[in-house]
Amino acid sequence: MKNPLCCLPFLSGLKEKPLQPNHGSHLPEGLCRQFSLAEIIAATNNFHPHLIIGRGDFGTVYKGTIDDGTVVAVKRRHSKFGGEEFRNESRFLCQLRHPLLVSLIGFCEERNEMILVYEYMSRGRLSDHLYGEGYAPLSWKQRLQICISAARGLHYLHTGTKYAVIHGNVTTRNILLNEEFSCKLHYFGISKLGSFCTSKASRVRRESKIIGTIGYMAPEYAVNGEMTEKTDVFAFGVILFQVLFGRPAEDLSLPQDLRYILEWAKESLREGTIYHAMDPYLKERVAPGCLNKYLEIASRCVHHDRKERPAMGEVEITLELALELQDRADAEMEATNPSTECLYEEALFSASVRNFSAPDRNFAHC
Ligand SMILES: Nc1ncnc2c1ncn2[C@@H]1O[C@H](COP(=O)(O)OP(=O)(O)OP(=O)(O)O)[C@@H](O)[C@H]1O
Repeated sequence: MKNPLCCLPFLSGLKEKPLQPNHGSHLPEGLCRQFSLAEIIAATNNFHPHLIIGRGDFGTVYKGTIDDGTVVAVKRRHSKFGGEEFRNESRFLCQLRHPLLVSLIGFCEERNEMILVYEYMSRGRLSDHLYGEGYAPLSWKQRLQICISAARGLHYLHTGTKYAVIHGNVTTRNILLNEEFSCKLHYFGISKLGSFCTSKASRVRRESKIIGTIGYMAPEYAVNGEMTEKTDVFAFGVILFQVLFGRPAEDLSLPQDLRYILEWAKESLREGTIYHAMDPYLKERVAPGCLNKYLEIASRCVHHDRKERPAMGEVEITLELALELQDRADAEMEATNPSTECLYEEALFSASVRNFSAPDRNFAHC
């Protein structure tokens, strides 16, 4: 079966009757609002340049207003490419409803236009807050909360629907933040359906060329296109290091041996220089017990053998424990020194580095 999404519905909440195709649309009827182009033009003041939020690989995103004043993000495909990604995204998102996923409000396909309308996430991408210019640093607890929510969102995708959903492009660019700095998962352009949720782990092979983001690809995916829930876990492990180090997964400005974050992580764990690698803003602010737990789970997520990587549920629970350890240490510190900021001395860490995966540098730009 080339495209398993054709056999919708796959979500547990939906009634199991065959869905009829919507006239003029690739989406099943009744799952998603269909906007007319006139409505989109009205919402974006005719795609006014002042309303552009940003540009991605396949589309330009505008801030828009619909109906009774609801603010939305409107993504307009800006080239002849990306049609398959737009379709895949809308097929998945119109059936997935969860507080930790950016909601798809509707779509528009008219006169060669392909447009998706999303819930508006006012603070944009996590990547910008970690290493973009001009952003105030996120506190360690904010970072932990974001990681916990993102892990929970992925856990839902892997286990909460009738068929597992493999996100396939888990990156800091695809985690968006709202006004309260709560995060949601974004972008389902290359997602795949996995196996029936009660059966064993999914195994999907990408038949065409490998699509993904350099620096986040699990070795088995980069080598032979094998996608499982554990490829998402691997990418999430990369994110955990990014959150701690405050740097991109691939940084071309660095020397070759430090270009990929996992090489940097491995090196700094082996040499005991983790504090040197950390985002300078976080130095002394992370309690050693919390950091140890965090490094332990991050290291397990990027294990080269996918069977050794934890499931997202375990990742979520371990991160919650890390947050608890931080809270406890802060409370103890505050009790002894009520008037000063909680600052911690450097400690040694035991996180295993032996089984870190080789970075996907050999597959860069494939
Ligand atoms: N729902 C949304 N609410 C607010 N801003 C959004 C929303 N979706 C996207 N954006 C913003 O629009 C810009 C482009 O996002 P988009 O997802 O299209 O591309 P991207 O993040 O560059 O990734 P890619 O390279 O995968 O296309 C980003 O700055 C992003 O923060």
